[in-house]
Amino acid sequence: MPEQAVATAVQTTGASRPPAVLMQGIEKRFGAVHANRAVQLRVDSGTVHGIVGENGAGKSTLMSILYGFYEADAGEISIEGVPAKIRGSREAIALGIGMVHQHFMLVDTLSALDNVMLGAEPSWRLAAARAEVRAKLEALMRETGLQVQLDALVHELPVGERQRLEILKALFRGARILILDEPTAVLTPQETEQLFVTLRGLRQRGTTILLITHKLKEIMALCDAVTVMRAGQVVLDTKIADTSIDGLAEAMVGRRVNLGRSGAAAKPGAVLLGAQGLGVVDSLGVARLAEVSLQLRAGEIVGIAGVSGNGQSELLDVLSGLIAPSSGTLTLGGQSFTPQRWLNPRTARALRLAHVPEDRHRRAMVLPFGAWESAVLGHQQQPRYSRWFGWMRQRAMREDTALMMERYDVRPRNPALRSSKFSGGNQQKLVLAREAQFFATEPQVLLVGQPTRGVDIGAIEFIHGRLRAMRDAGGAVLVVSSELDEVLALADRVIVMNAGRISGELPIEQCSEAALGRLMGGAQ
Ligand SMILES: Nc1ncnc2c1ncn2[C@@H]1O[C@H](COP(=O)(O)OP(=O)(O)OP(=O)(O)O)[C@@H](O)[C@H]1O
Repeated sequence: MPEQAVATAVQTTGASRPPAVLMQGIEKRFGAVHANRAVQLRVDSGTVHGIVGENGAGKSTLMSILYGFYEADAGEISIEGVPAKIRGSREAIALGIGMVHQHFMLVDTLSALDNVMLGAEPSWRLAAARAEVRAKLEALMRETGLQVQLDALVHELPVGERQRLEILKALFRGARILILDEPTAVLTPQETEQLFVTLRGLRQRGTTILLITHKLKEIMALCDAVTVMRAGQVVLDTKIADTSIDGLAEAMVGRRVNLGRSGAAAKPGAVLLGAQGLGVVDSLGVARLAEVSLQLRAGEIVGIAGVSGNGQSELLDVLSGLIAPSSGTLTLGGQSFTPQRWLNPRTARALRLAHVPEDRHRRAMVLPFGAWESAVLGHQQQPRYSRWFGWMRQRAMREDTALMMERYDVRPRNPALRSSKFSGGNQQKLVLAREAQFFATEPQVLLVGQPTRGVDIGAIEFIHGRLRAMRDAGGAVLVVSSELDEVLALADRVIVMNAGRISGELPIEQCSEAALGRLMGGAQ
């Protein structure tokens, strides 16, 4: 019987199908870093399989090997029961494997349709194939519910729609096995819900899904089985029914983790930052921020809750001096600022305001730089680092970076490694270490956007502890987070934003998910 017929016979008789993915004895080293050690992964066909682990545990490396982006140093892979050598993404695609990366691989200036066609068709066929591809995509959209405006340019699409396009593209190329790397990190709660509906639908159609995420709630809600990695190895492989959030957390970190509230209540003191009537109008004349007034006091953490895109990013940009508002005033360190003469990041630093931006790749570090350069970014003018005529004291920078890495448990502890080579969570720890180290000299104001996006739960516990310590040392901390759980765990009072305005403010004792949810939806 031909192979195809055997496979069909096995499926229709319901006999056990070979696993969609079987990886055995996978080894991968990057210099001194042993990123994957004797990894074994078995993913049953037509299931959603979670992969979790601390930052740097080796999850992305393993998936990159499966997608042919890296070659394993040793080990075997079989796809749907057939041994495979996957030497590049083309071979992966030919085997029915698709991957949606954390940072999308789309061309912003092309339409959604052209992005799907790119690389999939020989160029001479482009014009002729257009109508055919469009028809196929429309059918696929109807079948899967993955709605995308095919003629819109990618940069015009909201993040959730770009992600749908990536999934659609993978399915169009015949993916039966879909790898999703932290798909919900950039999504709003509504988009996340919608994605889950889609993924459940795909599973129903027989697609196998591999899901990397730090959100254990999502693993419990969506997956059939989960593999936990630690330090390059698999430490737990279990059906979802046989585990719990606490069980997974403990397997990941090797100890119990507490992500709830802890420590004493805040004792707010003097106002360290005051903003009055802030407004931002974008280049199209749309008001992004309107009449926002707030005060940050010494010794408190203020949380900003809201669905992403409701003015939180603009608020952080204005308060940190990255952009000037169209209206409003700001008082900081005894100085007043107006739109005509607004704060700039350099003055902000001189007035002891530290800022951990939301978008760490674009704003917080320079990816091709060594970690030691990213770790002093913005502070390179300090006498400790600069000599005459702009010469840098590299030794001091490297030594300080090593200390920051030690204190914030940044792995690997290598100041010379390029910033881009660190896993996402470790990049975040490095940025926070930089801002905190500078902050520790004289606590004032710390603005943090999405403090733990892409960060593992052990590190979340650690980062939350550091933010509380800064508050207890007399700092005023503003935390903007799209994770309600995070706001509830950290804040002493919560300001809710909707459509660029403050829709309400509650002390933490009065915050329930329902009350915040109402304000996030715009109720006053
Ligand atoms: N191209 C590379 N060169 C050098 N080291 C690398 C490279 N890619 C990954 N690493 C290292 O390999 C280890 C595993 O990284 P990997 O990205 O697989 O972790 P991860 O579990 O996906 O982490 P995160 O949850 O933070 O994304 C880390 O120590 C990382 O710094």
